[in-house]
Amino acid sequence: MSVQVAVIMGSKSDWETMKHACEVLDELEIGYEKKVVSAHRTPDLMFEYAEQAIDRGFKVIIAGAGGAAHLPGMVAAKTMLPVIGVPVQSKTLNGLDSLLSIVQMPGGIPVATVAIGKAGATNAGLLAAQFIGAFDEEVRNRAEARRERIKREVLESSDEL
Ligand SMILES: Nc1c(C(=O)O)ncn1[C@@H]1O[C@H](COP(=O)(O)O)[C@@H](O)[C@H]1O
Repeated sequence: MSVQVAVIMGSKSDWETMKHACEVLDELEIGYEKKVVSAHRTPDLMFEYAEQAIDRGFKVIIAGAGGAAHLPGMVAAKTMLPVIGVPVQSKTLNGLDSLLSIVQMPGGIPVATVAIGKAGATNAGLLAAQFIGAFDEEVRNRAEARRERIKREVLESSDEL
């Protein structure tokens, strides 16, 4: 399976959130690499990683960070790949800081920002699958089947009331 998605995060402590993006990629059989990369703590690595991402064959980058969450925006500034930003829930401000740091990009350098925390990470995995699915029918079909499964579960949930 070729590695198509880079899942990066500012700290190992973000893994509890970011693993939900990886679970979706596993489920949809999309190859990915996961790595801790920090704009603040490892700035040279971050630049190098973003600069080499296209040549390494990635199609999408999912970047999660909390607090002063500069990683997604800085990576987006250094690559033409689409970047999906996941705001990790911070302890002090519940992730509002992360969300605003990621979503309020200046015009010209977009980051596709999802919701705070686990649900956002899951959606980041799905959004990455949909980007790839635009050019890969098998991935698109698997993503569609997942959506159908969720629809069935919701419809059946009425029976449990
Ligand atoms: N926001 C960033 C960046 C960055 O944006 O590059 N690097 C680390 N961090 C964040 O600091 C928080 C606390 O990190 P520690 O748990 O390691 O102290 C994490 O949520 C991480 O994403």
